[in-house]
Amino acid sequence: MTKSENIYLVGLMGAGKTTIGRQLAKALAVPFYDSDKAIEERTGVDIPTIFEFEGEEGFRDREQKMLQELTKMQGIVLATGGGVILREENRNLLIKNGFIVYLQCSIERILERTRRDTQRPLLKTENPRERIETLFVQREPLYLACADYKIDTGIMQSKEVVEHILTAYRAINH
Ligand SMILES: Nc1ncnc2c1ncn2[C@@H]1O[C@H](COP(=O)(O)OP(=O)(O)OP(=O)(O)O)[C@@H](O)[C@H]1O
Ligand SMILES: O=C(O)C1=C[C@@H](O)[C@@H](O)[C@H](O)C1
Ligand SMILES: [Mg+2]
Repeated sequence: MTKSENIYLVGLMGAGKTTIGRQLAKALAVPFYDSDKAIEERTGVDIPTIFEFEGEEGFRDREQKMLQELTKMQGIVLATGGGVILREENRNLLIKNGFIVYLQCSIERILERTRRDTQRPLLKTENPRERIETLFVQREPLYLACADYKIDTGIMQSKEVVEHILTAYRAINH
């Protein structure tokens, strides 16, 4: 990876952005950033707490500010938050500054992977399946509109996903 290039991972909760991002950065020997983690470090509280006190819009404002900072960096792998593509300015920042990989994943798999998790406030609902279906319908067109490359993470081990992304990334960068 040259200094002016970045890889940005987008996709729904549980699609594997954090897991795959970490492995991808290691393979490329570049720094890895996770937008959710950066927001937690900045505020000193976890994401559910931000949602509790500031609501989703408060969290989105913090997320947008963090993305403005992170997209100024060069030569990084970034795992974005699942909802980062909801704001147009965020989408434009991502498109302008990096190679965007959409980690696609079936609703079934997402439910399996997030079942025991307490860190995803949007899934704290009576019917998580319905919530994920709604998010999927709302967001899939936005992820696709941004993506330079998409890959299904529900049917492969993360190591294999990383290899595919590296191949696609190298093909466009020669
Ligand atoms: N390709 C894969 N195969 C099997 N399990 C996976 C794969 N990718 C991720 N997982 C598992 O799924 C869970 C969710 O993954 P991860 O936290 O990376 O998702 P995320 O996209 O970062 O979610 P969020 O948007 O909520 O931060 C983890 O337990 C992880 O180990
Ligand atoms: O899909 C979403 O809207 C979210 C996903 C997570 O990465 C966090 O950014 C937060 O829980 C919201
Ligand atoms: Mg994550």
